[in-house]
Amino acid sequence: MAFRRFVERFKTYYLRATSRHVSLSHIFILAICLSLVTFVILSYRLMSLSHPTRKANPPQPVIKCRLDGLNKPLFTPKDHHTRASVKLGKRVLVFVESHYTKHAKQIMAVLEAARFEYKIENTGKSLPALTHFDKGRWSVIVFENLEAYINMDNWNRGMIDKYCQEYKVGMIIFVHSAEEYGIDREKVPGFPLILRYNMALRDYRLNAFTELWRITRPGETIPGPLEDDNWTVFEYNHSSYEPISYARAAPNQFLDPGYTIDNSTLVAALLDRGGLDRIWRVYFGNGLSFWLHRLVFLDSLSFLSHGKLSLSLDRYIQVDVDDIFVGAVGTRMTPADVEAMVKTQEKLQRQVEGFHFNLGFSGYFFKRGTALENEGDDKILEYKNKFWWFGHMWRHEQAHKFTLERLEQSMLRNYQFAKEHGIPIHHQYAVAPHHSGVYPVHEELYASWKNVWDIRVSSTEEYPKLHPAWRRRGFIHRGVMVLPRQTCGLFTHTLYIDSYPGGRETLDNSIQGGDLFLTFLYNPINIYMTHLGNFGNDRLALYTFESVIKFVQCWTNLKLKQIPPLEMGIKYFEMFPEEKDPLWQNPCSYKRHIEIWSTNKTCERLPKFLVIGPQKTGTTALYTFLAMHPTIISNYDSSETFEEVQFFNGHNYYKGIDWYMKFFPVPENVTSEFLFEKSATYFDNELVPMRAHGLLPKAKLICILVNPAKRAYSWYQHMRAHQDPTALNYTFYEILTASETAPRKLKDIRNRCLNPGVYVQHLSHWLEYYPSRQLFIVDGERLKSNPSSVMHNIQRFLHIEPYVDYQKLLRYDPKKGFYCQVLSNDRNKCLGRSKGRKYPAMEQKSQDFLKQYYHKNNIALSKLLERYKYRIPDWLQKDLSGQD
Ligand SMILES: Nc1ncnc2c1ncn2[C@@H]1O[C@H](COP(=O)(O)OS(=O)(=O)O)[C@@H](OP(=O)(O)O)[C@H]1O
Repeated sequence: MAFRRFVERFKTYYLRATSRHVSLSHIFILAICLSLVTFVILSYRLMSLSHPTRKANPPQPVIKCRLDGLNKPLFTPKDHHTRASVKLGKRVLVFVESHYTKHAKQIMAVLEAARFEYKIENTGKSLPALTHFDKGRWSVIVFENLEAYINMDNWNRGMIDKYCQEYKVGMIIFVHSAEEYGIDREKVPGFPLILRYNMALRDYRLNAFTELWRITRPGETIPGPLEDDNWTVFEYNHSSYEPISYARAAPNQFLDPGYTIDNSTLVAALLDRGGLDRIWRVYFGNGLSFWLHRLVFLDSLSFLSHGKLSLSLDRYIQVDVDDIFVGAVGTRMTPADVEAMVKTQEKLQRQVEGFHFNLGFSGYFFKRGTALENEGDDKILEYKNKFWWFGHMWRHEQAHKFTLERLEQSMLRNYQFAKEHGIPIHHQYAVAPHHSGVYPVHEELYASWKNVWDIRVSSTEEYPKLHPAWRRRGFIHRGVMVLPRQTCGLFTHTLYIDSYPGGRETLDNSIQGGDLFLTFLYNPINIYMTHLGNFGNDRLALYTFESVIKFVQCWTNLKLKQIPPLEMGIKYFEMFPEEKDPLWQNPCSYKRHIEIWSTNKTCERLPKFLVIGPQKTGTTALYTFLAMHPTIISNYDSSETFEEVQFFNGHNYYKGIDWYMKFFPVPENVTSEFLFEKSATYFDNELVPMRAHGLLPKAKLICILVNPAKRAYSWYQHMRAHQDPTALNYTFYEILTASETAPRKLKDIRNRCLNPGVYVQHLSHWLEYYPSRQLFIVDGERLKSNPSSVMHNIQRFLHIEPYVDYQKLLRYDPKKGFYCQVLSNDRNKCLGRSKGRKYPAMEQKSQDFLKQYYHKNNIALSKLLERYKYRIPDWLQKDLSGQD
């Protein structure tokens, strides 16, 4: 109708226009009409371009596996444990030429992805300690490059070899082709081994009969040429050597034209069974770019470490469909797509024990597609009991944009939708639409999850960061176990294989040994994210998971299974208990995090500098003096710990950064105003440097050092003043000299009294995280005797304006015996009675004990300070020269 009316109007205007009685307004209306028609035609063209017509036959998996149907390993996967592992630490020592070479990075990436602890050492430098008491610290030694091992300084090489022999520790050595043109064959000095360089290889297969195989399932051949043409192959004539893999030569750019290719079997990975010098070695004739070598590398680590570095064979899998019912019209699922999904699920259930697609729904979008897509929605509900479900927000809203009340309303609405349609929702699992609110944490999301759905498990790609994917980890916050979540390469816009970014080959490569395959390999728990559109259209999710699961089962002995999310969460943190504690990072250090962090929150509400302690060194005086500066703003007082927030050291850390930020005002002028806090217990707490650096990597730090003996005594007096029963019951000397057999409370108080004063240890720890230019050290004795000079230096360190002359603000108060704030000509404001206490002088025997106790540490401290070009405090100079 509307169209007909439009044509009639157009006719009239056209006739008028051609009858020459045309007004300007008529021409104007005609122009608008023409533009409208053009716009409609163009939009239609564009829409049809962005939604290619559905194909009758979506792509089918193409993985070919010779061992297809044989759902068990050819050989029982080896458990490499032996008695030798008892004496070994669970760590890898890696020798590299530089941290930045491609090969070094690949080795580190695999070790990190597999969560193996490692240490990187540059060859040519001194060796790290190899043993700790009677234990070997390293369970495998890796050389990025054979040359580095062969040319190692004789003494170091001797030490390493001896270590490997004594502790039965194996080596993994990568052999790279010689770069100089012309060298194509070389003998390895000292070994009956010849290297042939710059080979191109084809038809790669593994030797099924070595003892190496645990994860790797030998039996298949990779047909055709491999990617690189700079492989090294091994030739040998000794029974100690055993091939790990076989290949044939392929044509190579380095060969002269006309050269006939040798058709013999070549060996590109080799096991030395220790028959020559009692050292077991695995040689790789290339780096780790070749996907299969990553499997072989993992199995070599397991084998050579006597099972110390073995990954479990169990892989728990969950495929989330993140947005059921949410999808643009024309891209949603039809009934046929739902049928296909159910069929694939049934197929996968035969390969993956307990497999179910896990559907996250937003009820608002139910039946908002074409007629056929709406039937698809009905079909999903018809099969609702075949799937697992989890609830989203009603309208798929981004959590970080909403208040608690709005989030609860939205979730409740979706909850009711589930009830109305009988959707089973008992898994206590949720993910947040658009990744929002899980990390960086939006506390309101966690609270509403708890209140509405009683959520206990979630997953995110964003912790600690999206990239690199192999560094993603989990954490627990407010009782919700947040697990790392993996990407399978399918996004809301990847609907058709032909338009897959990079083409079909990219997806297939990811499945066949690339990123997706490796994600299965490294992670014992895999939660994948997919979208509604990946199950409609070309059904790329079905294609991808059918293919990758087949590929994984073809090449590995991994056992794939699925368990309910809650069980999976518990399992995850049983495997990785060290991940339970979150490490809060600065949301503003990472663009993606800023985008999913509430616009009401700002990193400007975080301190620019911290006074870190230690306790009883004058931190309150410094805090008070700093707060007198017009552009320095201290935190608000805490109800529990007065002026100290104590966020990074204790249970407060688990309250999250929203809690921390509430202690600071939003600065009126971000550039000129400096927020800060002081918590004297930060200095000697082991976790604080890492945590502080995580959240405040650019912050400046101020610490105060006084003679550690005086500090210990002041602390003891402080404990007595606070009526600590142990401090009241024992003399200072008794506490200092408490032996290991003393009552626990006495030992505790002894440690708390003495440990903070081992300054060198704590400072080194801080300097592992922060560069020394960010740390300022105050001489605590100067702070007492000449505070205005200290404040002068601190202002310079902070680069703060305006400059304040503290000589005018502070005055010595003879009654207090300390400098105090000037209030008027005759009135000062001093710190309270608990600061600058009066107590008897320390007994000589305690002084002697402490002098002796701290002597070595103080020497080390002065060396550390010199190394970092800090001024040596007066008290330390005196102490070391014996004057104190
Ligand atoms: N201006 C001024 N006024 C008062 N006290 C001063 C001042 N400057 C430094 N000091 C010394 O500070 C010691 C208390 O240290 P802290 O404030 O770091 O103690 S606490 O850790 O916060 O409890 C306190 O220790 P005690 O003398 O043992 O009480 C003082 O020696």
